[in-house]
Parts: sequence; C-alpha cells; structure tokens
Amino acid sequence: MDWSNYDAALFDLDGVLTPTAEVHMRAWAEMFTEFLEGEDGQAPYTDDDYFRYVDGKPRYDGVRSFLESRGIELPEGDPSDAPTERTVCGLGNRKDAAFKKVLERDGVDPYPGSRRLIESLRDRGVSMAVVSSSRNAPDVLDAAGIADFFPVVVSGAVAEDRHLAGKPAPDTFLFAAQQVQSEPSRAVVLEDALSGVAAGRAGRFGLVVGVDRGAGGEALTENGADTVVGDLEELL
Ligand SMILES: O=P(O)(O)OC[C@H]1O[C@@H](O)[C@H](O)[C@@H](O)[C@@H]1O
Repeated sequence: MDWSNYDAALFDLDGVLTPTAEVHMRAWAEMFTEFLEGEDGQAPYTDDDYFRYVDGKPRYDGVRSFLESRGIELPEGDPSDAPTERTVCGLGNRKDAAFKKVLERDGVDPYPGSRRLIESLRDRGVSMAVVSSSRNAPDVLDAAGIADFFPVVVSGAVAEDRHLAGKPAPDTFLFAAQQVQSEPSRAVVLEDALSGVAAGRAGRFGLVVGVDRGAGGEALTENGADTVVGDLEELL
C-alpha cells in the first residue's frame, strides 16, 4: 500500500493490534449465555449476535443493543453496580470481570503483522493513534508492550470524559485525528468491527481498512470498508 497519501493511521485495538477481540467475544458469550438461560423463550446467544449488536461498541451500548434485539428491557442501573445486578450496567460489569480475569491470567501479544506495520509506520513518520471503545485499552496496550507507539489513545474512558459519542458515530476517530493534527481525508482508519468501519465511513476518512477477523469481508464492505485485509502485514 502507498502510505505517501496519508499522514496518520488511526487503529482500533481489539482484533486489529491485539487478539483481544476474541477474549472480549468469549467473555460476552459466557455472560449472555448464562443470562439467557434464566429468560423464558429466548434462543441461545450466538457469535452472530456479537458481530451484529455488540462488537466494537462501548460496554453498556453493547448490552443495550443486544437486549433490544431480543425485546428484553432491563433498568439501566449505574456503572458502580455489582456484577450480580440485573441491570444493563450490572451485566456489562459481569462481562468485564470475565475479561479482566483472562487478561491477567494469559497476558497478550500483538499480532506479528500488526507489530511489523506499526514499526514501519513509525520509521516513516506516519502519526499513529489508538481509537478503542474499550476502557481496558491502556492496560491491553501495556500488557502487549506496544503503548510507546501511540502518543494518543482515545479509550472508552477518554470518550466518556469528553462526551464523545461511541462507534458507530465517528466522533472518537475525528477527535483522534485532531489530536495528531491530521485532516480526516489524510488519515487511514483500521477496524475489524462493523460499528468501527461504519464510524470510519461516517467521518469521511481518507481510507477505511476493514480487517476481517470474523465479521466477514462482505459485511465490512457494506458497512463502510474501502478495502478488506486478513492481516495488517498486507499493508506494509
Ligand atoms: O468493556 P470494555 O473493555 O470497555 O470494552 C468495550 C468494547 O471494546 C471493544 O474494543 C471490543 O471490540 C468490544 O467487544 C468491547 O465490548
């Protein structure tokens, strides 16, 4: 790929730089499967539910969006809710406890192809930022040993502090572009989630790269990817 047309690369984290999308996915499945077992007349939770309603969105938006798809209404609760509470926040926190447990136990390495791409972009002087819906983004970057590549990290916590709407809204990516002093038209968005490529399209970025880690090339293209790759190595 010819990077000379671009000044900045805005990376999603989970599933783009590190294989943590799978950890999130498994933690959501564990939580929602158990939750649905206690609900009458509900079909089991599937991977398709994850890709359509949960993937890439801020924690409680993911819970809300899935429950709405099943016609289930729960009180919102509060982010301080215990993981045992039957609320949107309680369910989100239950999933978060499962995610943190796996991250602490297993650690995480970046995808080798992703590491090679960020090394090469750093050498070329392309500005880089991470734009992740996850509040765990700084911990994941540290655990993977790649935090130093990214002077700008727009995590779920930053988005909340700055009142930025989450993906699929483009706000977090636009904020990151501003922070690295790049015009959106000169910035590349790299995303594995349908909500993420949709955010890239909505922000009119120079290029939206879909990384297919399970969402499917066709679905990524339909939702906003200009091009789809299987691994970031293909963008060297
Ligand atoms: O609950 P967290 O760690 O703040 O993360 C929210 C979301 O962050 C995204 O990066 C993941 O793709 C989602 O699966 C996850 O649900």
